[in-house]
Amino acid sequence: MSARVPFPGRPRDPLPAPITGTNTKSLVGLADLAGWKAASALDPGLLSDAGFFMLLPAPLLAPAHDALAGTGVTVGAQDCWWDETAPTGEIAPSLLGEIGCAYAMVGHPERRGLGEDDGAVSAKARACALSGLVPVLCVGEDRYMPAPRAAVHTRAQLDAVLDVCPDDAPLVVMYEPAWTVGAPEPASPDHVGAVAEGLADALHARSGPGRLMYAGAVAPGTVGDLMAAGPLDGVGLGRSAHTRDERSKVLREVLEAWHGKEAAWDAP
Ligand SMILES: O=C[C@H](O)COP(=O)(O)O
Repeated sequence: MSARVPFPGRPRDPLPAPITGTNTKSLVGLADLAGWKAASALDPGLLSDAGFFMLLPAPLLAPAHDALAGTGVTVGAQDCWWDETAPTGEIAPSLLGEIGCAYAMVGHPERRGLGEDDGAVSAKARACALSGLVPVLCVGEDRYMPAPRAAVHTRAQLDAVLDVCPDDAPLVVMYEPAWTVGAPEPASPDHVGAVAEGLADALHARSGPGRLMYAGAVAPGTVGDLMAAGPLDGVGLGRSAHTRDERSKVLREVLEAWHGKEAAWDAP
């Protein structure tokens, strides 16, 4: 694992550590938000301690601020347009900021699968940063490849963004290989660790705060090995976010792993 000073306490660092979140696609509806709020009350402080964000579809973004108030959830968008002249049906980052979004995801594997290339993803990340949103930049190989090749592939995706994003802007990078989304198991810890090292080197060479996450088939029992394998600050949840039991288990595993990392950093 790379030795580095964790970010909490560093001035001007607005990002939580650890950090976790979920991309709900359209699987969470307006009526479900009350259930999320009720469930959060059964685990006081857990969502905020885990730095949990929900990336919601556009129609839910404004109501979610009221519906999720007090839960510790930070709300973000699943996508945005790449500048302020968003064409009909697309959403400008500044509008997302105006309604209280903190994050906007860019480059999700499903959007890359629809034809979004590194140029479009980079422009979206830059537009977010210029509007004060934190980009959640997804990088990852679209099909299985050995870890050394995956590391080169994902590093090129990240470098394309770093070339155009303000160096001091907060940035969250989500390593999410497309072949693990919806799969029975995540990528192996060795694979994730090898890829994460190269991403973390670039992310933490910037002047701005950064966080590195892994997503793809994260479930209870998988987190400790993933977090131990590389310089991850947290994980993204898909299916495992949708029941309180699984969500709580994953978040507790993240907190345990994170506290283990902090203890290692603090050791003489
Ligand atoms: O966007 C998709 C999720 O991040 C990954 O979903 P999953 O954990 O169910 O594989």
